[in-house]
Formats: sequence, C-alpha cells, structure tokens
Amino acid sequence: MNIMNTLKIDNLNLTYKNGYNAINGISLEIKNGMFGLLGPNGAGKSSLMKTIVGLQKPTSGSITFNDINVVEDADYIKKNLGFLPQDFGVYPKVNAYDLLNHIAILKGINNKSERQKQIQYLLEKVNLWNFRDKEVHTFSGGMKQRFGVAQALLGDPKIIIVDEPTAGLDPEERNRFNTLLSDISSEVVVILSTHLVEDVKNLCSEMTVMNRGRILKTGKPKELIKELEGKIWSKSIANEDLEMYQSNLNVISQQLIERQLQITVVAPSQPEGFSPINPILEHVYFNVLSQNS
Ligand SMILES: Nc1ncnc2c1ncn2[C@@H]1O[C@H](COP(=O)(O)OP(=O)(O)OP(=O)(O)O)[C@@H](O)[C@H]1O
Repeated sequence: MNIMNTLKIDNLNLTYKNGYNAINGISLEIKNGMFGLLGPNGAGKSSLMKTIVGLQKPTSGSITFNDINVVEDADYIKKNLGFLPQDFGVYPKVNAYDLLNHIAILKGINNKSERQKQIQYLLEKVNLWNFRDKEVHTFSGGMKQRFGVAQALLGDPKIIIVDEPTAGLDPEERNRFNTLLSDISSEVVVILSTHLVEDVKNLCSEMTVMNRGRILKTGKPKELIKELEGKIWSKSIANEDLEMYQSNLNVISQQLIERQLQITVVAPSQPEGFSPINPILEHVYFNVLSQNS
C-alpha cells in the first residue's frame, strides 16, 4: 500500500546563539517523491535539515511530519528517518553484511530474523548481495553510495535525507544511483540537499532554491524553466567589456568557450547583438540567486 507522507514547515526561524539568522521565515510542504533543496554553501541547508530531524530546536515556527509535531516531539520523525550522508568517513574493517547488521541493531531492529530478512532484501535491491562478504572500505565510490542507500533504508523509513548525493561518482555510477533513488521515492519523502543543479535536474520533481536562510523560489523544475522561455540571451564579448555588460544587463553566467568570453543574460526582450538560447535549470538557479544577492 502506498501511503502519502507529508512534511509541513511553517514560518520557521532559527537564530544561533551568536545572533546569526540561519533560517529566516521558511515555509514548505513536502510530500512523497524527490524534493531538491538547492543552494550555495552556507545557504542554511544543513541548519534546515538538522532542525527538520529534531537535532536542534527552531527559535520559532512549526514543523510537522504526518501531522505529528516534530519540534515538541522528535521521536516519531527520528524513528522514521533514513540519513544518507555525503561521506561516511572511515569504514571499520567489516564486511557489508555485518556492517548492515550492526547498523540495524543500532536502529532498534531487535528481532534477528527480521534483521536478516531486511538486510538480504536491501542488499539485493542495491545490487550488492553478491558482495556481502567484502569489506565496505574496498568498495568503489558507486558501491559505497549504494551501500549508503541500503543502510538508510533499514527500518523502513518514511523520510530520507540525502546530502550531496553524487559527489565523487563517475557518470555510470551516478546513473545507477539516481535510478535507485527515484525508485524508492514514490513511497517516501526524499529530500536531496545539494549545491549541484545537475542532481536536482536529473532527479527531482519538486525543488526549492534557498540562500541566506530564505526560500527564494519553489516549484517544478520543468515549470521554472518554462518561465524563462524567450528571456535567455547570450553573446561572445571582449574581456574588457564585461563590466559594462554587468552594469547594464542581468548577467547570470560567464563562460570561456574556446578562449572567448561568452555571457548569458536574462532580459524580457532581445538585447542588441545577443542570440536567443533555450533556458535550462542552471539559468533558473543563477537567475534566482542574482535577483536576491
Ligand atoms: N552552530 C552554529 N552557530 C552559529 N552559526 C552557525 C552554526 N551552524 C551553522 N552556522 C552558520 O549558519 C550558516 C548556514 O550554515 P549551514 O551549514 O546550514 O549551510 P549549508 O547550506 O548547509 O552550507 P554547506 O553546504 O556549506 O554545509 C553559515 O553561515 C554557518 O556559518
């Protein structure tokens, strides 16, 4: 049976003891599926994640998961959480099966046959059953990521938080990992925290851009791209003219292409000498950030 899970965040604020406002009036509603939380380093993504899972209390505002108040009682969300960190650091010299067994015990799956059943199911799901006797530190980057997914799924979580998922994966591993994540996400809330537009583009049906503790834009990637149709223009320019263009137009990116500087701008109509280009998600991201910097 497919049960819809809902995470509701309402007017959330978090001020650290030193007076820094890491979260400023954030409201979001997130349901089953892949949700991309996109923002540059320091945007407040980790602060938001930690607050969502009850590791720290907000200064004000509310968070509920399936209508249960997370701020007052974090037990429910913690019990139903899978966390996939960017990097597990150093792995103990233990094989994949035993390591999962150990994590399952930590997660409170006390029944031995239940543990065995889940571990076998998950190792098969992530294609690592044949490698169960190998020590995890000898795995490739992609295998480690898939192992990470298996441990995150132990205990049947309803919400999974993924931090910078594809860092260090080659394209093939990235594809496999992405497919695996999107398979899972029809039944759970998956929040993918990243500064890479690429990850959101490939995976997420909903996304939000955040910076300086604020939500700047939320929507479906496809629709956000559509909003920019007919508004993106590019031109090859001389290096010394860059400043002039920057002061006259909304320049959202600059790139060296075959030693020639090419700038991309957002404008309601075609600026002189510019050619139209089709919008992509990177344009959405840089446009949102440039409007709010
Ligand atoms: N305990 C703390 N006390 C004071 N300031 C903090 C604390 N934790 C984080 N910050 C500040 O809050 C801001 C947001 O940090 P946060 O780690 O949430 O961002 P992020 O988007 O996850 O960035 P990154 O991708 O670099 O981890 C940063 O400026 C950081 O220095």
